[in-house]
Amino acid sequence: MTKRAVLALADGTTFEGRAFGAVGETVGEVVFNTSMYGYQEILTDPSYVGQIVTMSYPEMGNVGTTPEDEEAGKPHAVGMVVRALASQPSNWRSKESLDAYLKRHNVAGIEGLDTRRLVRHLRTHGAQMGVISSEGLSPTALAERARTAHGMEGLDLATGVSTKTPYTFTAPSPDVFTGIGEAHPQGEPRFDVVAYDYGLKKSMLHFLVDVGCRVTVVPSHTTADEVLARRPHGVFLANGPGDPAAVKGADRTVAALLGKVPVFGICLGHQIMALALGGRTYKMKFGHRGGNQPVKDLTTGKVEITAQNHGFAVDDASLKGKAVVTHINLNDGTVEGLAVPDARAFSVQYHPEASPGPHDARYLFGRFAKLMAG
Ligand SMILES: NC(=O)CC[C@H](N)C(=O)O
Repeated sequence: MTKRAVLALADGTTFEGRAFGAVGETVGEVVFNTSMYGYQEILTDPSYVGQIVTMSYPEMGNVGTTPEDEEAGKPHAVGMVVRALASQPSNWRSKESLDAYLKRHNVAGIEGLDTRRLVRHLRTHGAQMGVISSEGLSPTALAERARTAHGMEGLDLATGVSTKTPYTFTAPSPDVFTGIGEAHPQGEPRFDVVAYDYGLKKSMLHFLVDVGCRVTVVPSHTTADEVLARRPHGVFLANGPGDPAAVKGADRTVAALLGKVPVFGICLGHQIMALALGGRTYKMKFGHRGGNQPVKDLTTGKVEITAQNHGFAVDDASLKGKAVVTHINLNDGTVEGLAVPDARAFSVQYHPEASPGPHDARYLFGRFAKLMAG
């Protein structure tokens, strides 16, 4: 029997729908993603720790789930909001329905509400804390719970999801049709790369391997000296959840690496690189999440359609004299990429590994390899 569920926002707005996934209650920042597909990659991206994801595309769950599509072992989003949940998944790769998958991982979902109204509300009033509950509490009581919940600002969530011990990764990106590694890398890896894990997506590692890297993934608190002692050809700064300015010591560590070794940062890694350079980050009104964000490369004039997932951004003015802004978002003019050519360092706010999303920006992994080749 379907159970009634409520989504209550911190500003008092409430929505009624049906529970799916885990029955119970969950608190998180309510955000929206405009991707039409790739819900499993989205849910398992550790950057969603502490967030309830609303999918703006109306039908979800139609291709089920498979362990192959996980970006990090399990769902990291704490809740999911869907207009219509497919009752019967249909795909040859599917091992489990979305409903059963979220139940097994204890993630609460709500479906059957007007997600168009919710997305417009978040765009107008901003992403905010919210509660999904199927435990019968009144919408007003739930809204009060959302209002008093701690928001994203000031939260170091990266340290909690980072690996506890270093490990080496050498698997090329899999061919989804066979599950077998594509023949991308030829022969022995050419570069030893140390990757800081702030909440790493697996596909970033695959794409580094594809351009000839042997990757050693290290915990977020690893010191610059420990990293340099490994004599890497380059250092990679991964994505991750929470407020970049709250990740303990990360800015000082990265500052100590810049200029000594080529550095490539993505998303949280990009934000931390900006902080290391003396720049500033800020919380956006509702962020960028989806697979259709237009980004202009200011060096070539080319426009890429990019995958994104972030709620903080780098303040353009704070980078003056410290770094070159190389990419901007064509929707709102925000910083999407920066470079410090003398230090052989660059970073992007968007996701060249996509997963899910367009692969326009995949060449950036090759650009990193080129930098390391000298
Ligand atoms: N995907 C990411 O790395 C997200 C970075 C950061 N947590 C933000 O929301 O802006």
